[in-house]
Amino acid sequence: MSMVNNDASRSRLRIAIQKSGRLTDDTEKLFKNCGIKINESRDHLLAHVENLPIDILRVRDDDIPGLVMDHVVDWGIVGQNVLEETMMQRKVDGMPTGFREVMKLNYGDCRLSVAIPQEKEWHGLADLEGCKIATTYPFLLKRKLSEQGINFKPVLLTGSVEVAPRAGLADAICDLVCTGATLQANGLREVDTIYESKAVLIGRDQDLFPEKQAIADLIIPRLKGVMAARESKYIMMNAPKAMLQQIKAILPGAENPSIIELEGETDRVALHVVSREKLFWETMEQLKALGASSILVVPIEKMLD
Ligand SMILES: Nc1ncnc2c1ncn2[C@@H]1O[C@H](COP(=O)(O)OP(=O)(O)OP(=O)(O)O)[C@@H](O)[C@H]1O
Ligand SMILES: O=P(O)(O)OC[C@H]1O[C@H](OP(=O)(O)OP(=O)(O)O)[C@H](O)[C@@H]1O
Ligand SMILES: [Mg+2]
Repeated sequence: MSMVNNDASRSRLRIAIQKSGRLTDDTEKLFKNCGIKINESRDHLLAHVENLPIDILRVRDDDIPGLVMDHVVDWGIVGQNVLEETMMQRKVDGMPTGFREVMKLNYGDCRLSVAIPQEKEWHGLADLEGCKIATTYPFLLKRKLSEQGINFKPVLLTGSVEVAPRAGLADAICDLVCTGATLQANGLREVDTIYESKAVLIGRDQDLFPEKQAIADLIIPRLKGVMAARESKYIMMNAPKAMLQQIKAILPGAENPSIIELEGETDRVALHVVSREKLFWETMEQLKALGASSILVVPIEKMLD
């Protein structure tokens, strides 16, 4: 399927995002920080970005890989788990599976794991031989278990997979886990992880029209800048000059700190540094022990290297 060739399809970058779910808030926040203003509410399934030639299509996450692979949209944001599963399904169905990975995103982290009832014994994946396993991801599960020569019977559920063992539908499940709270609430325990996933920005496997490429070229550095900023902190402190080497040695990312004179002080300076790593309380306490004072750790909103 290809999009009707009208002006908008040539000049406005069309991006599919999850309408409502685990990826939605982070995606909308990322776009907002990139200066992509989506004013319409989530009820607008096709939202025009006011300040940039971008259209946002709000859909079920399962549909996003197909929309990109069928060239209905230019970009899509989806979990790698859904992307891989859909790709395997589409290969079986003889449908196109081409796409380009534009960039990995720093949210939507989760893992696809096998879980069994708390009280059941577990010796390894071989225990699953001949079992009924409830899952939304039969292809990913089959890929993993086939590698080990294990046969199983998939029970397909698109949600509430965790209820399957108690409902007598399956012996085990294979579902997404983040904190493990859902498993625990349903009397299950995680016994093996078969796939680790993050959100990813994918694009169609064709060159974009030049107008759209220009928008992509503008947005990509912004996306990278916002993600880099999210991981980074601006650290400021006053410190004794005599201790600067020791302070730099324990400060994450302190290769080139700015050292600023403090008015009226001869043996103390201000030190400012951007750190791409976390600054733990323990390090702050060590800095204080080395004579640092007024230690401030400030979030960074945007970064452009
Ligand atoms: N607990 C979680 N924490 C973080 N990311 C998660 C979590 N669960 C799922 N994800 C990621 O977010 C994606 C969307 O999850 P969600 O549960 O919203 O999907 P869904 O119920 O299939 O939504 P939809 O209605 O769009 O089909 C998953 O495919 C996965 O990549
Ligand atoms: O390990 P946890 O932190 O508990 O997260 C895992 C749960 O999150 C996801 O479902 P979600 O809550 O998004 O609901 P859904 O089943 O409607 O997709 C996933 O399918 C698990 O059920
Ligand atoms: Mg879904």
